[in-house]
Amino acid sequence: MHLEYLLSSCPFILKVFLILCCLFLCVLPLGLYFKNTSKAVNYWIFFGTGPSLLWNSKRLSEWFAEVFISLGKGSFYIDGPMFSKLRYLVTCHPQNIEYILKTNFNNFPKGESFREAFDILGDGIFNVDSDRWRMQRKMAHAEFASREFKTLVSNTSHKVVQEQLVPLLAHVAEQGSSIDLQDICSRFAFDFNISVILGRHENYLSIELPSNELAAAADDAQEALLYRQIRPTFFWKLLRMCGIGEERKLKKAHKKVHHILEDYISHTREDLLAGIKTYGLLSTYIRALEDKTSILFSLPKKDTFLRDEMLNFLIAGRDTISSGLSWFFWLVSKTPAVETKILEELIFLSSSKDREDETGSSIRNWPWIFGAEDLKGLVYLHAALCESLRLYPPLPFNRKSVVKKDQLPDGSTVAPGIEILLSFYSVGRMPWVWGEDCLEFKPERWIAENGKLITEPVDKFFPFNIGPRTCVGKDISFTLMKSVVAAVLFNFHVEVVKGHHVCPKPFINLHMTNGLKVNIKKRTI
Ligand code: HEM
Repeated sequence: MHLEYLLSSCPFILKVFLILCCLFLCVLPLGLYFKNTSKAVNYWIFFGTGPSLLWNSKRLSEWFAEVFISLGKGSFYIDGPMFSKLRYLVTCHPQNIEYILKTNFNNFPKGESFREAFDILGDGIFNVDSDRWRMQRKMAHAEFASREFKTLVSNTSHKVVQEQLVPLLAHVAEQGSSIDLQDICSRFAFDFNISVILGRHENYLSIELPSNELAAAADDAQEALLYRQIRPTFFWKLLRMCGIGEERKLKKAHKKVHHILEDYISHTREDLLAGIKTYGLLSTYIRALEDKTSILFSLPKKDTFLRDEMLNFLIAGRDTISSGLSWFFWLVSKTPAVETKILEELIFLSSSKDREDETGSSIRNWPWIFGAEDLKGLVYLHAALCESLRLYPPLPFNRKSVVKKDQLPDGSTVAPGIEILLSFYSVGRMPWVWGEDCLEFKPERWIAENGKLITEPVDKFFPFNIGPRTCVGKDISFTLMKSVVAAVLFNFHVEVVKGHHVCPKPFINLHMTNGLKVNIKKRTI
């Protein structure tokens, strides 16, 4: 009755309704055809995998792992709405990953859509392919592997731990208040990176927990970049064109980051000209760009390159380290047996360095800070860090494009236009890859019967990537994380605040949505 009234009183609405019905009936066969030809999971007629993708956009890592488990296989396709070009192959199949990252590396560059989505990275190492990437990689690899840089890393991590991290935690312990350990790890990684990359000292990790323009702008940019990953390209491009929403925030952050880095570059140049002693990657790169024998000498737009490359190093080193440490502390706090074993190893190491008083009893100063070199040989600590990275890889995905049509080892086919998402997060959670106990935090799986570390299983452990684009910061990451973990666990009890809910924040870096609220107490051993 109501509908009749509505239709008779609004003939225009009726007409629109009838036209829409006709359109729907005409397009329906096409929609059904797309549905039948698509191999995508959770395919909705007309909308592709879009609705499931949107529904799970805040928990993509976990959703992917669930889909792999429910399908019982290591790859699936995602299709965008009908007529859209959006198509992904998501895989956690170790042989596929090895094939893409190593065996047929040249067929799977980052590609133009990655470059477009991550335009803030400019021509930095993360964002380039082919010969340009090879040149930047050669330079970065040589620098990261140099003795000077490794010494700078060891000294700087010791200094930041001793002079900033431990005094701050001692202060929190004294106050008896709780603190967000994820924030502390992020501040630690920021100060460390600013020091070894830009050669400057920042005090972002200090009792006052100050704000920092560069750190805040980098956070804003990351947040906004996340939206670009989960929204259709046309949508974020439209927002960018109109200068609204997340895109507006990104533009502001982009400008700020560039401005601050350009300042750092000009100050370092001035210091070099004035003959002031400098350290860090920035000054090494400035010198290399002016050195006729260097591979970087022929590069055009030298300052733009410097800015982009330093930004890439900063982003590469900060969020990965802070994520790796935060998940590690959380896992250890939930697994007291692991904490006990780490402490036993540290006590053994420290007892070889104890001083003795006049009665012959050993004296151990508080706080006790271990040297980075001493920590290198610790088997259990290394195993626990690998185990934590297996379950919570700081970069949960890697994204690749396709140059030529190819078939992956598990039979999945990929062709130009499709994007591949390598789900490192899921690899660690597949029983058919890591065994039925794959969800358990078990450092023992990394230790052989003779007590030695099992050589890293390169065929199923990907947190640092594998192949030609393996992380150049892998060694320094272990140095850094061991220094922090040893100092924190040896000198403090870390206890997650009761009722604090920990869950992964979506995409790019695997942070915790609500941080990691902990209580800190002084520990004397
Ligand atoms: C736990 C810590 C870390 C993890 C898990 C990690 C992981 C990764 C991964 C997965 C990639 C490949 C990314 C891609 O291809 O898109 C990568 C690349 C890279 N990482 Fe790390 N990273 C860590 C720490 C660091 C640190 C501390 C630095 C240096 C300050 C660093 C520097 C780099 C660079 C420069 C690349 C680019 C390599 C290339 O494209 O050739 N990383 N890292």
